[in-house]
Amino acid sequence: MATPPIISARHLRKHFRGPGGARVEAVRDLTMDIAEGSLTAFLGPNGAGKSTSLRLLTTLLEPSGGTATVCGFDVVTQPAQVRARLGYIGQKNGAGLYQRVRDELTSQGALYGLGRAKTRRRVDELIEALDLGEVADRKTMQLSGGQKRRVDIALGLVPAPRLLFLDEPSTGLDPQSRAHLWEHILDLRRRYGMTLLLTTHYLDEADQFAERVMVVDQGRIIADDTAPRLKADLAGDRITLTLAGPWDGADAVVRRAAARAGVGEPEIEANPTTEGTRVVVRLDSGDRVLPGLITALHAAGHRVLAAELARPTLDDVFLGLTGRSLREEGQDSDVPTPETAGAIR
Ligand SMILES: Nc1ncnc2c1ncn2[C@@H]1O[C@H](COP(=O)(O)OP(=O)(O)OP(=O)(O)O)[C@@H](O)[C@H]1O
Repeated sequence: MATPPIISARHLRKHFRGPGGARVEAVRDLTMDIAEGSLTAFLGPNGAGKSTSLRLLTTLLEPSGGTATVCGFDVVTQPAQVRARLGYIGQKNGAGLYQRVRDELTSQGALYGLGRAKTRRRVDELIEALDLGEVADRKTMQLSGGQKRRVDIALGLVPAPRLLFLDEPSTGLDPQSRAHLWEHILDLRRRYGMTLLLTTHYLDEADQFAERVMVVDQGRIIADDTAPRLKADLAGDRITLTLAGPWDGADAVVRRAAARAGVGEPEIEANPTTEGTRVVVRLDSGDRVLPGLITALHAAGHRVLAAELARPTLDDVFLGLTGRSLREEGQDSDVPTPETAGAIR
């Protein structure tokens, strides 16, 4: 028999009263099943409803409607059972300012009633796993942003939860600390086989690390799949060509080249420029089409000055779904630009 999902939500909703009493639909219809052991990312712009979704599933907020079970328990009627089985690391640094890291972790063990010997073992293990040895006797107020975030994660892991919720674990960290934190998150997952559900607005994180990406916008999940499938199904590749002369009915050449490569119907947009023509072709498997396309264009008398193949990013997926770019919505500037390949000059 298949293992039941560790999280199961049906039509979960949450509204708030916003400024002036206006109704804010933070989560509109959250329906999903999350498999045990998976790593899922909620990706979306600020205010999309990611944190609220996590807070509903962790019983920190009561839903306005719908149902959800976490580890087999109902979030509304059995919140204590749910909480006992999960770790939650919120956006704000939860570590106390004046306690030493080791004491902070030990207090957490006492809070969960682990017992002294078990707490000591667990704290030592987490200090080692999260590379906190050097700062274990320092007060959390003296730590860097990345170190504090690792203490937060250690705190969430003291009770050895089966399921860990991380709300924007790496926001505000510099790229090096982000990379370091991710190494730890992935290592913890390997060690403990935990299920991870996290929110992020870093496109690259969702793309690289999550097995399943749920794109959230305005309180709804608007796409839900692996990153490669989202990109292949919802965005596709883009070939940009610069031609010396006019386009003059070369659409047929492009369509034939795509058909020869066994690729579906391309979308073609040609615009005259001062140099000649700039053509954007949207299609699947552009890498298989591009070489034959250039040969075919030359054979038809067109001079190709430049050709570039861009593979889609999750931003292209979001753009395709909403008409807006995640990057334009106050995203950080360190998200990578679209990966380009096969440029011929
Ligand atoms: N306690 C609250 N009272 C009123 N409105 C709220 C409350 N919490 C969240 N909201 C609103 O609900 C919507 C969703 O917020 P939420 O924090 O879930 O988004 P998010 O996707 O996590 O955003 P961010 O990436 O900025 O954390 C926003 O419009 C937000 O202003």
